[in-house]
Amino acid sequence: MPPAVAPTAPAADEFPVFRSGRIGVLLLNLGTPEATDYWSMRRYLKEFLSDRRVIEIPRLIWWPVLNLIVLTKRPGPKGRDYESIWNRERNESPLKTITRSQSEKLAEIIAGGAPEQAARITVDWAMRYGLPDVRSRLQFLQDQGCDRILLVPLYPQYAAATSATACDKAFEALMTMRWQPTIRVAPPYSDEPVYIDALATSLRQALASLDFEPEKILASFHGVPKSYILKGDPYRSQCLRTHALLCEAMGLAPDRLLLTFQSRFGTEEWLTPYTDETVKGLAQSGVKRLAIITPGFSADCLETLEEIGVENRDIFLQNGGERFAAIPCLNDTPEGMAVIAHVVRRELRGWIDI
Ligand SMILES: C=CC1=C(C)c2cc3[nH]c(cc4nc(cc5[nH]c(cc1n2)c(C)c5CCC(=O)O)C(CCC(=O)O)=C4C)c(C)c3C=C
Ligand SMILES: [Fe+2]
Ligand SMILES: [Fe+2]
Repeated sequence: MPPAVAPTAPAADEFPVFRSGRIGVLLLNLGTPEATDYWSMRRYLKEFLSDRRVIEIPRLIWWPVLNLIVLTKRPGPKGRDYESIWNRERNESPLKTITRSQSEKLAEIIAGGAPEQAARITVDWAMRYGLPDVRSRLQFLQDQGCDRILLVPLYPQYAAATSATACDKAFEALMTMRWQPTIRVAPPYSDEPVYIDALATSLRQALASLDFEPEKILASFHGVPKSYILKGDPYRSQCLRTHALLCEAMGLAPDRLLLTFQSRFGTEEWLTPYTDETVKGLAQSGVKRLAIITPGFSADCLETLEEIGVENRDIFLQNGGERFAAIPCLNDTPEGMAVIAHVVRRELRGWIDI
């Protein structure tokens, strides 16, 4: 035990001994099913799509649609999509594998930079939906003696449907704790120079490794319903900012590096331009070589590996396109880890300098 971690009361009386003096860093990502079979998929989708931050339709209307239509029809095909990207070695989805690795590498970076301070820090990770769940990881951190915890939603752009709901889940757990740890939340980092540099480096490296030069590049962000933005969500403007800064860093015009939104769900209008329609339109208008980067995802997942890497590739090739590349997310690469470590170091300041 490092010296700063001391029991708060002597052990020799009737009162319990609590550990304190440590600092926790909890990386938060979206979540993922435990397996690809119908019931695992259904359980995951039910938790996800019952979240009022994700689906804002009044419950009286949404409940029957979710239970009678979505949860009967969607688990099968989506399970097959997950099956096509599944990490068989670990029997889990790529999002889980990558988030765990980000957490382990962050702990190594902290330990390498300032070993003495690092001895007081515990890094962990949790998923908003599914496992490992936020409540149990917060409890774990507290049991370790963490009385200060930094929550790090791994979303470069803030959306209520992602960042806020991850924090809601943490605060829900804190509501039941007698001794609440002190909490900080890392802000979104859509215009953080380290993040823009990391994207530009990763894009440059990916382009250099291709055996073709894309005529167009899409920066595809996950979409949200347009109405969420009209109600005050800053997500769209943060995506626009990331895109503009990336164009600038790459020296590419916004009609060469285009901004699009993917993963539409349901019948409502979502943010436009839609990725799939843009991909189709470009191919039909004679574009032969296309690359897509997904700057809004900190880790590769169903939406990047399958929706971009398979579905949108097929759309492009079926409509006259010839060469297609899906560029990996920052993931646990040195560039990706530099972003996470930078945000964590900055947000820990005043608690501990690392
Ligand atoms: C239906 C509403 C949804 C909103 C709003 C939404 C916003 C949103 N999502 C992400 C990131 C991810 N979403 C992922 C999967 C996924 N998303 C939705 C629905 C909404 N997302 C569903 C139903 C699913 C599951 C798959 C499916 O059934 O289509 C993932 C991938 C998870 C994985 O395991 O790989 C990510 C990541 C963002 C960033 C966002 C708003 C900004
Ligand atoms: Fe999503
Ligand atoms: Fe999707």
